[in-house]
Amino acid sequence: MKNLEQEQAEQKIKSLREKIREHEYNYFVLDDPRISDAEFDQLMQQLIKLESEFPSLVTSDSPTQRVGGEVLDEFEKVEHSTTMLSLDNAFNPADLREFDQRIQKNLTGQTYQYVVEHKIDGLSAVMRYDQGSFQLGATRGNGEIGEDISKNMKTIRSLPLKISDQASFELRGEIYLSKSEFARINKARLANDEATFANPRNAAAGSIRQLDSKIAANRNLSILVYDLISHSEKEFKTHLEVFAYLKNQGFKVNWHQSAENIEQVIKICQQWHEKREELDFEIDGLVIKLNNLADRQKLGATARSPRWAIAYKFPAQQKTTKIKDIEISVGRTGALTPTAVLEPVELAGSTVSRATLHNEDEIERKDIRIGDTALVQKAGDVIPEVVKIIKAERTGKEHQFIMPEHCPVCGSKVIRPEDEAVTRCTNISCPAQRKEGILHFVSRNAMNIDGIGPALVEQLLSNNLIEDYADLYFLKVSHLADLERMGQKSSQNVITAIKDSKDREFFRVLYALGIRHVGIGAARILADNFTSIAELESTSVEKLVEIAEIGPVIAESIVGFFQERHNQDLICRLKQAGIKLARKAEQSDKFLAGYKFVFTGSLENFTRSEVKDLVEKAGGRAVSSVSSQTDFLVSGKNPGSKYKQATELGVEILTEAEFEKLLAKEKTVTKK
Ligand SMILES: NC(=O)c1ccc[n+]([C@@H]2O[C@H](COP(=O)([O-])OP(=O)(O)OC[C@H]3O[C@@H](n4cnc5c(N)ncnc54)[C@H](O)[C@@H]3O)[C@@H](O)[C@H]2O)c1
Ligand SMILES: [Zn+2]
Repeated sequence: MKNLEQEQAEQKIKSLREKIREHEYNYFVLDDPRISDAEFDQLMQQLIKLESEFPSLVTSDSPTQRVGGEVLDEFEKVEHSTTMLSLDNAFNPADLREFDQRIQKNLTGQTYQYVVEHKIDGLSAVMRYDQGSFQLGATRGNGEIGEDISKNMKTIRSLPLKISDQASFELRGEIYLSKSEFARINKARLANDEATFANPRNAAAGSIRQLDSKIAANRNLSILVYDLISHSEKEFKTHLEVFAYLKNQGFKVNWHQSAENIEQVIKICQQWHEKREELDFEIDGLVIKLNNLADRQKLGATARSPRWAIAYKFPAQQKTTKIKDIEISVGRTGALTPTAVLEPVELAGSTVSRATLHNEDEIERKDIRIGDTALVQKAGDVIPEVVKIIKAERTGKEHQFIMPEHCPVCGSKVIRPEDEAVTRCTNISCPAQRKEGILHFVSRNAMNIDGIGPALVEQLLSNNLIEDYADLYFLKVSHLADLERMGQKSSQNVITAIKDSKDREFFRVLYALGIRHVGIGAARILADNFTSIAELESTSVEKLVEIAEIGPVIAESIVGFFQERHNQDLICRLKQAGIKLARKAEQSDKFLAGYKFVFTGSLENFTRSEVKDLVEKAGGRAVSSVSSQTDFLVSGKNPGSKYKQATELGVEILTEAEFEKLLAKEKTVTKK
């Protein structure tokens, strides 16, 4: 029995190792992964678990016993003075607590402190300095031997080439690409019919290993440093001291925060789940390190990773899955949007079974076929999308998608204007468009009418109870109660919800109308600049584009909307129904009314969406750029260029603490 188990384990271990080695090659050598990092980590965890159950099967060449990666022949080889290791992973608070238990056991009776840092999704590099100048830069390679990338590293503007310290020392950091550079590079590659990079890490690795350093220079790489390996003259006691020294020498140091215990660490990890979206670079987790350097010595390392540090990984945002079908949905503007129907996968904490494919061009550019295996991504609030197709997984059974010539809902002919990427249904009374328009009207950010979903809207339309959203306000309980699945009680609730929506804020009403290109942001701006629909109706394109945030496309769309007879009739009926089509008089608790806020840097206690809500609740506005109209700049840690602009324009600058006082009305405001 035991033997059989052992035999099965041996087989499984063998196949896992083969798979892992192949994926490591695709990832580290080709910079072209075929599975997501999360899926790779899972394979590794399976192997670790099996090997710990059957320790006799562990071999020194197992991927669990060494650092993944290889050295390319194209570069000079560099022998590392200290092995460059990988990091152990934690995926949840329990893993972190277990890590802490191990530390506690090793440092019996001692107190200790942690430092938490961003885990930047880039590639690690080691740098040597001597006599005040940059001497050498190298990749991690296989941990023992790396590649000399000094020439390319010199193109990184944030890396100082001259410093004041004349001693000889070695440090480590992460080379990475900002999100904006990553997007720019992938866009250019798509346009040139080149394969896109799956993530900023692969793009950074591909860029730093260019033989032509002009290419590397064009990629605008950055670097953040986080460790000192050796120093010929100085002795440091803690990691925090090291950071202070590196910062003082002009290095861009990684974000870090100290924590007294593991519960504090867990709290910091949870805060960054949400806040990660605000950074202009990708982090795939946080790294937790012991602060005391002598303690690190005491703990040492395994063949693969130090015992004094761990990487906490965020839930996966990317995974591979099958595209079962491509369906068309018709939106409220008549746009036909192709949507991939996926084999369901767990992504960023929810199950994803559909991904938008945007339009026909996108499908062609990415060469997406029905039956393909795809890397899909869901980041933050954005709709899931297909990052790339794994062409190596094709079997030949995949088939091309063809855009239909007729609207799948109403059967009318569809058109695709020559200079547009979008195909549209030509029927203005297409039921799909009407349905989507009504669903938009009742949605949370618009009129926020509870209890009206797709099924009910469909019933209302097909029973001729309504034709558009204005008709909702003329419905009676008796109309609804007769419908299938609608009792007296739920009908009453729906009617009450409709009635309650009559005094929504003006900007929500503007947004609800469904004017093309007017999203919630533009609606807020319009509501700030116009007091009523009547005023907006009589404005011109010229007047509208005078507003800084309104461009010609939005302006044309607004004016066009109000010229349409059908829309004039809609507004008329909304008015009859008693909807407030104007701004409300300012209320007294809106103590920040008229004040404009800009935020910069990272805040300790709030996310960006929280501060925006708080300011707006008090009647103020949070805007994205500094101008002479700005009243306050709230500056967190590591403020950006906005800080300088604000100083130049004489805008009042608040710290996070001062901002909190302002909200608590412990600090008074006076308009400039
Ligand atoms: N998708 C695939 O097919 C595939 C294949 C192989 C590896 N991978 C991925 O590559 C990674 C494994 O590589 P790894 O060995 O580099 O391990 P790792 O990414 O789990 O952790 C170690 C690395 O973290 C980086 N790092 C970032 N911020 C840091 C900080 N503040 N302090 C210290 N280090 C920091 C360093 O580059 C370091 O080498 C995993 O994320 C894995 O999922 C994916
Ligand atoms: Zn149609």
